[in-house]
Amino acid sequence: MSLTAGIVGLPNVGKSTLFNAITQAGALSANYPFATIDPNVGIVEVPDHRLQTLTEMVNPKKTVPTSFEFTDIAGIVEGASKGEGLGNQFLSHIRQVDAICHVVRCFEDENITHVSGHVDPISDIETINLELILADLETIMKRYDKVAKLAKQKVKDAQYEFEILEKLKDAFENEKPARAIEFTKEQEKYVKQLHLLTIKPILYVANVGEDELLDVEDNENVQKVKEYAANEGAEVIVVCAKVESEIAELEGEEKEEFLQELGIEESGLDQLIKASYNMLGLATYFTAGEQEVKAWTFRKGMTAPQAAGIIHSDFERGFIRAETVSYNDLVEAGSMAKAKDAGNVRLEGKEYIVQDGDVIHFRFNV
Ligand SMILES: Nc1ncnc2c1ncn2[C@@H]1O[C@H](COP(=O)(O)OP(=O)(O)OP(=O)(O)O)[C@@H](O)[C@H]1O
Repeated sequence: MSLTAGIVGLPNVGKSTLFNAITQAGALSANYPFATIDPNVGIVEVPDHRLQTLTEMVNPKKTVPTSFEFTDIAGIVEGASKGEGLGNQFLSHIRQVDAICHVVRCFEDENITHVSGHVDPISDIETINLELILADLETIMKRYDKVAKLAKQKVKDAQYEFEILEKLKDAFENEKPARAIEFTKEQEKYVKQLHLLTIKPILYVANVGEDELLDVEDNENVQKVKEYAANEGAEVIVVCAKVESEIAELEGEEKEEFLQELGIEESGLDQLIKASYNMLGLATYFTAGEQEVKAWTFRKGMTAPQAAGIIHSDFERGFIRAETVSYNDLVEAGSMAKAKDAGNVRLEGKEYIVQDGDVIHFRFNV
């Protein structure tokens, strides 16, 4: 399932440092040897403690985590929507990603120039968001006048379309993103095909200084970003990109020890991966056999045959049933055989909606 989150931010806020941590982490994991082939794409493992537990239970030859993709998007400057700087290229890159991770500078360092002269996270966020809103306004205005004319002539579909465009125009003119508007399910379908930038889910990455990592609650800049994000219903991850690049060079026990020394439980990068995964409505199911225990990414809401199709199209085409046990039930039982005895392994059919943490054995026939 290759959905990707794009990393954006003003110049000099720490994007490259964070992206390097991502590629470094990806390069370390044996499962993705080609992770750094495309210089703008970094592939990382999705951290999931359940995989470890299943491995201990099943003792397979191989354990394979699922992965997630980040795309590095070149710096934006004010005026991008008018094609300034690398503006047009920037916007077209954002158009191709499924979600946005917006890096915001919260660290103070006199030696590192800030584009507007001083650290001001909200002004930084607004600068980028405004460029995206202006680009979206331009997109809808290409249709607006034509649709308005047809709506006046009482053409039925045009009236429907006009109502939506009017809502969007109003929001954009008030500097609000499309994601802040509530649409009906039917309207959502129409909005989707407009390919707007501000409809994409977003999360903010507050990049703090190394010394500030431990008391982020007292960090004024971080609090400002949190307040701003809360108004949008968006999430904030606090990282120190510089430290992340050091953590990314470590694995296993070494990494655990370093995190302990820093006094943090989970690396910022791991938090970012999980949050990005959730933001895209992704979840994980597992297959667990003697050969291999493997995590698979699926989109929440997928039926069992659709989820089976992620492994192989034959699994979907010839789907018979999904022998399913939830991760919690399996762990409680202690083994697949015991879970079966306890009646916790269900035979699910074509209509079954796969749940996060399901451990599944697909039966199929082609
Ligand atoms: N959390 C941090 N604390 C201190 N310094 C940092 C932090 N994050 C990044 N830096 C430093 O800030 C400078 C700019 O970082 P970086 O090159 O990653 O920014 P960028 O957003 O990629 O910039 P550009 O878009 O111009 O390429 C670098 O010198 C980097 O080491």
